[in-house]
Amino acid sequence: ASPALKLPPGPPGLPFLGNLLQVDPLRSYPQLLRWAQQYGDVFYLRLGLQDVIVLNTAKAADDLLTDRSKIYSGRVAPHVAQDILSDGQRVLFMPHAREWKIARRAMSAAAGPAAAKKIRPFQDMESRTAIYDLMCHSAKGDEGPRSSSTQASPGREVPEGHWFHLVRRFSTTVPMFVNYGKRISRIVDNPQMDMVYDVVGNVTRVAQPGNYLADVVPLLRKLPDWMAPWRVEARRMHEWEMSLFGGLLDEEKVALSEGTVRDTFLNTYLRARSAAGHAEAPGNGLAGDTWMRDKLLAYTAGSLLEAASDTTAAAVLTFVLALLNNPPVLQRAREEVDSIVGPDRMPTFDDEENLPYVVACIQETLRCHPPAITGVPHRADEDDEYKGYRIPKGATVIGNVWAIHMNPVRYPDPTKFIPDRHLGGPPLRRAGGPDLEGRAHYAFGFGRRFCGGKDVAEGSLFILCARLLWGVDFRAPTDPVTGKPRVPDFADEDGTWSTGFIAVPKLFDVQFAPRSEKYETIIRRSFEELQDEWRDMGLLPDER
Ligand code: HEM
Repeated sequence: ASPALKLPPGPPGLPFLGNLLQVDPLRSYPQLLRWAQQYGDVFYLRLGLQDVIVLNTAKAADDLLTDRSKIYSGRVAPHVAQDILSDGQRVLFMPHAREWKIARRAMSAAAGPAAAKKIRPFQDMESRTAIYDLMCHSAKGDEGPRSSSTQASPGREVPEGHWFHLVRRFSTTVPMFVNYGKRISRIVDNPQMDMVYDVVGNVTRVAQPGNYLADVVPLLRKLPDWMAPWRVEARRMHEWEMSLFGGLLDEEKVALSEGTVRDTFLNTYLRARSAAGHAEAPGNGLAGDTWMRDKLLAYTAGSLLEAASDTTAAAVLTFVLALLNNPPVLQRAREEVDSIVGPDRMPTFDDEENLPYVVACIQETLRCHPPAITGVPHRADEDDEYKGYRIPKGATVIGNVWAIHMNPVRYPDPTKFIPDRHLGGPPLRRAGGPDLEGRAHYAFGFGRRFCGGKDVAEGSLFILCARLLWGVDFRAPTDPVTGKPRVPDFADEDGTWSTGFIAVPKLFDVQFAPRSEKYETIIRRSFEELQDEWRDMGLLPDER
């Protein structure tokens, strides 16, 4: 692009700081939406020294992030979070280069569309545990006052007694199995699972723009350690992360040395790497330009674990919140399940194609309040031109998912939860995939960086949500003062939604109960039978 071209329009900023003070780094999407409404397809921001290009329509995002993915698939890595905390090995922040391609290929083999089909039996089993847990939750008196008075530790903002914790267990046990061939069998006392959420919370905080001066002033990176306490601190956090990711890799190596052969990410990878002559490959980056060394491998599995956990949990919680906010939708979804499945058996994956309204409710959940609500920003690796404007090399490029989803042309009445909008079109209309035409939503991102586990995520969401609708009644507790159900308002961004990288509803209480004795019997019996199935698979049975 010619340097004579103008940058896209955008809000005027201050000298040096640019627009820094106009964007709340903890909740940027409302402001990014307002600017999208003002400036249209594309606008420009400067955050300190960083150029930022924001793409606000599906067309603009597709044009650049997908059609020109060759140059729009990098990341602007936050220095402290990637170079120090992650020792350069976190896949989500990696530049569009060789290491990322190798890591990404391995993740696709473990969690891509073909692998997702093989994971379904496990998701089926785990969802039986999860609906049993949810069904029993209120009966044990764990909701309401007790859960809100249970204090969570600073990193554990979800108390163990709360139903959010049950959803987290389900969301995290799936990638645990995919990666390491193990499961989370308890609903309390899961230090490893809690640590996954602590690690996600911590890296999100460290990566937050504005938290470290060294992210924006490269000169500071040259300071010696004694003048750079942030570096010392971030290195310590790296060791802490490695106690999880590296510890899990070590466990897998021990299992392998004892003869355990299983079709899971690390086990398969280590065997193949060994066969290629790299049985031992300590250190960072690649061995022989093709194989991930230990630390990159530990972080790649770890990246998958963290990319899968909070996002899937957020989607399930959002689904419940959306349906409680829209009782007629809940009723219709239930009627669909009742008419197709009936009361004598649980829904299965085979029912999916006959439950279009349930699927549409899930799609609409991801549209109406996507977990990664501002997406994950890409980077322009070359100078480029779009619509006569200059896109500078090195710019952060944001596919403004929230603005795309709130666009009234693409989605009439965009703030309303209307699953019907996903019905009736060609089948693609319902797919959240990377195809350009007729995508239901952009919750899984763009182009070559598109979510590496979309099919696994959709599998988890379908089987849990369908079974919940089928057998478990869920309702908001009655407010003793007003006598009305106490449901957080879906549209109240500050009141209802947490801040940060993943938009999760703040804690809210729900009463769960079996829909009838018949459902209770089926769910209970299924849970009891499951225990032998876990043992047959060599996995830990549920401890309750
Ligand atoms: C509802 C659940 C999920 C949502 C909303 C979601 C969303 C996303 C988004 C927005 C991105 C970034 C895309 C971009 O840069 O344009 C992403 C990346 C990724 N996701 Fe997901 N995801 C979900 C579940 C999962 C699951 C279950 C897995 C694995 C089993 C997974 C694995 C990944 C990986 C590995 C990446 C990194 C891609 C890269 O940087 O190259 N995700 N996801």
